Amino acid sequence: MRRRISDFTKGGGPYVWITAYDYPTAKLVDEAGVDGILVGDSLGMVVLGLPNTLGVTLADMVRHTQAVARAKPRALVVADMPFMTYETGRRDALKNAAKLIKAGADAVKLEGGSEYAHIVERLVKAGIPVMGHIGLNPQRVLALGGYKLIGKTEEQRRKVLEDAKALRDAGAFAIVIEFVPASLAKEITEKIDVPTICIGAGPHCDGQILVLHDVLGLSEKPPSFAKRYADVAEAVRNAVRQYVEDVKTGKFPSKEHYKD
Ligand SMILES: Nc1nc(=O)c2c([nH]1)NC[C@@H]1CN(c3ccc(C(=O)N[C@@H](CCC(=O)O)C(=O)O)cc3)CN21
Ligand SMILES: CC(C)C(=O)C(=O)O
Ligand SMILES: [Mg+2]
Repeated sequence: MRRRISDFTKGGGPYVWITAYDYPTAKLVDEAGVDGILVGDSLGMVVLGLPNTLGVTLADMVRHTQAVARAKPRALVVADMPFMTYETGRRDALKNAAKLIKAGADAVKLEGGSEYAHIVERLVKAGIPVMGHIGLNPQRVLALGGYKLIGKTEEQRRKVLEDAKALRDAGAFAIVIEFVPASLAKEITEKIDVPTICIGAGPHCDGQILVLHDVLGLSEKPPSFAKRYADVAEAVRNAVRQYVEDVKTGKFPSKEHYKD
């Protein structure tokens, strides 16, 4: 049975989320049993080689969301709204979120808390499920001066908790909490009746999410909070090295690989 928004309930976790950006990896992560697949704008960095996520376009997100949706995963598919596709107002947000839904996403995710709660509320009213994203917001990297832990000061902690409340009131079905102290993620998870999906925010959450390329060992510089479960980079190098050697030495193609 395909996952639905209503399957993500408070206390029903822990939910396991991972990113995927294309058809084959969406199939693989789904077969492995994840609950949710995020077509993240991190694709700009781990797939397109951009320096940050700011250059990701709505067309990029539509293309990759279509590819993931074609895998027909049982996991829920959420697509990130790229930088400046929702900040400009409710109309733009509606129009752009609709494109991601038409591309096959079950829901959209957008970065930001209380300042964009009115956008979340409008999308939810229009029937578009929304996942929130608070704590570290990578689309704010220029203003933040780097991907730094959020919530070191009492004022920052209060703001992140306020953001979570605003998103809950706006109707978000789940909230990603990124790179905050575990104690803060725990406090939000206990106080807010919406499932929290954490990345770099400790174990006291309703779920976890990681970037696929960090899990597979395909990222150039993974965050310290990611865990590598395989060295696919080395597997690729070894396989292609072998292919190069086989062609150079006349071992490939051998007769099972061609017709006379
Ligand atoms: N490969 C990858 N994994 C991610 O989790 C990820 C992306 N890319 N791109 C989009 C955002 C950016 N994220 C990031 C990226 C880097 C750090 C990082 O290097 N943090 C340092 C601390 C930096 C500091 O305090 O100045 C760390 O040690 O984790 C954190 C989050 C999370 N997201
Ligand atoms: C890191 C996750 C939460 C994300 O937003 C992304 O992959 O773009
Ligand atoms: Mg993102």
